[in-house]
Amino acid sequence: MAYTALGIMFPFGIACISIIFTITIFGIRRWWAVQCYEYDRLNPPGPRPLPFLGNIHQVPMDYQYKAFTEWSKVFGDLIFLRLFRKAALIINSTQAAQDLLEKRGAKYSDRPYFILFSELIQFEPNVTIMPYGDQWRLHRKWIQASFQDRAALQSYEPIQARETNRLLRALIESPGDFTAHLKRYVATLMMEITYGHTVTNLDDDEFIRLADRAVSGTVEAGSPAAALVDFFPLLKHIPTWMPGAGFKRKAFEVREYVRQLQNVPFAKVRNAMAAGIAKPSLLRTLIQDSNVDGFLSPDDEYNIKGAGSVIYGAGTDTTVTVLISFVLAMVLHPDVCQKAQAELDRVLGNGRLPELIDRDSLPYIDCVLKEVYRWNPPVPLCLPHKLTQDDEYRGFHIPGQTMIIPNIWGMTRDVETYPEPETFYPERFEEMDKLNADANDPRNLVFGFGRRLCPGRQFGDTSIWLAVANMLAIFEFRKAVNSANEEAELIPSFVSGTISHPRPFSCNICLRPGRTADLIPVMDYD
Ligand code: HEM
Repeated sequence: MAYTALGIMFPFGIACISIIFTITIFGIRRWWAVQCYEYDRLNPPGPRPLPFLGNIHQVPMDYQYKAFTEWSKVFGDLIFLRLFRKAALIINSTQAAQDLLEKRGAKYSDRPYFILFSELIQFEPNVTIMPYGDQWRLHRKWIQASFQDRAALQSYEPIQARETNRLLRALIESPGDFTAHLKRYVATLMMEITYGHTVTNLDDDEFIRLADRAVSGTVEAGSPAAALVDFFPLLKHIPTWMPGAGFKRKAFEVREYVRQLQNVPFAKVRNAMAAGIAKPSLLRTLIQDSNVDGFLSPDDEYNIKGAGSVIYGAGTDTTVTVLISFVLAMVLHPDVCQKAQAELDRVLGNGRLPELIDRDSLPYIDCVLKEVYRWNPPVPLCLPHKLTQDDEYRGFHIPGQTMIIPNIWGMTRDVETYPEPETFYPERFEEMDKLNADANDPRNLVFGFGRRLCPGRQFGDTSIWLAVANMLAIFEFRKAVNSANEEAELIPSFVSGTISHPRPFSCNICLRPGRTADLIPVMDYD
């Protein structure tokens, strides 16, 4: 009896399972076909996605901006992707970036939410990743008051002049350490303006140690494996002791570094204020302005600490990258360097060093700088924006919540605007009429777009110009030589990542004939 029942139930069970399995497979296939159909029909074009993975397997780990630029030859300037289930739109042209991110800024100014940074590392409050809203407006207002207000910018000129002076002396003393000197130049500008803190030596400066540890820790914690948590949020609950939870342990370690970066400089500024010795700084102003009857609310304290901790990370690496790219370009293109020096000599004679007021009289140096920005855009894929609601553009449907990735590198390679884009050729800007030169100034691209446009752009640009013009005034940049006194070959290359650092290289920075350290005014550094 029991055998008979089993004999009937077993095939019946198998049949049921097979039917359910077939229906499920059929359902998934049909669902996917509908998704693909919708995908093909409405969204901008892009490589065909796979079920579940979407296009993730097609996106290379390194130099993604180069792949997106290649893809644009097939799909055009808008490329729609699915990264697992998340939608992403790559923008490859300046026109589309302006149309969407600038003209429709109200919809395109949010940031994607990153569990890794916001929940695990807790690098918050952080204006660079903050959602578009009131808290972001408050932080922008604070940073803009410090970095865009004309009076504030002018008040930094003595600091910029002092640090340029110190940079030149350091380069004469130990030219082989040019990377460290350029970093110290920028780092001290950021620390001085944010906290009123002067950096004399990179290696033993507490503020720099705290900031570098937090910033580089955050970059390291953002490995591709760790980024999976943003696609599969359940991973954030994995216990830290489990194999595969290394990303979470690292994130917790970096969280502590971020806390210290937020707390230690804040406490020092507050103590200096109490002692009446605090130098003018962003933090001093914010603490003073938010102080009501000697009391700072926990909310204000939280926001002020966050605002301070972001500036160094956002402003240092980006600015240093441009300066190192400039040195690399000068070593590779001595003709450009000589032409810029001839302009300096013609305009200033050889009796004094350039100052910011000389900028308009030195148009070729501006062309050189524009070409440096274009040749190696420091943030090649910008920072991602997010679209808050569905949108239509050129007849395509772009779903709300799509991550928007402006391919700045690709835009600087547009052959219509910049023929032979890989050639370093500052004259391309001289050859444009004024209207085109202004419209195609790479500074319209490399600092991002719309309401999220970099608030430090003027300060970064003037700091770079000052260092560049002064270095050109007194130094020659040559290829390093080997023991047989032959120039070593130098092939420019850049590290793949959020910031496109030139790979380390050696070069020979020496005083120009007829220039001596006497040209550099004696200054009090305190
Ligand atoms: C050459 C130097 C610099 C470059 C190339 C650069 C580039 C960028 C880019 C591409 C963005 C993203 C814009 C977007 O999402 O559309 C950005 C954002 C930002 N930058 Fe810069 N930056 C530079 C210097 C600075 C400096 C000196 C500061 C210091 C204040 C700074 C502070 C910021 C901040 C706070 C944001 C986030 C803005 C937001 O999300 O609303 N940057 N920058």
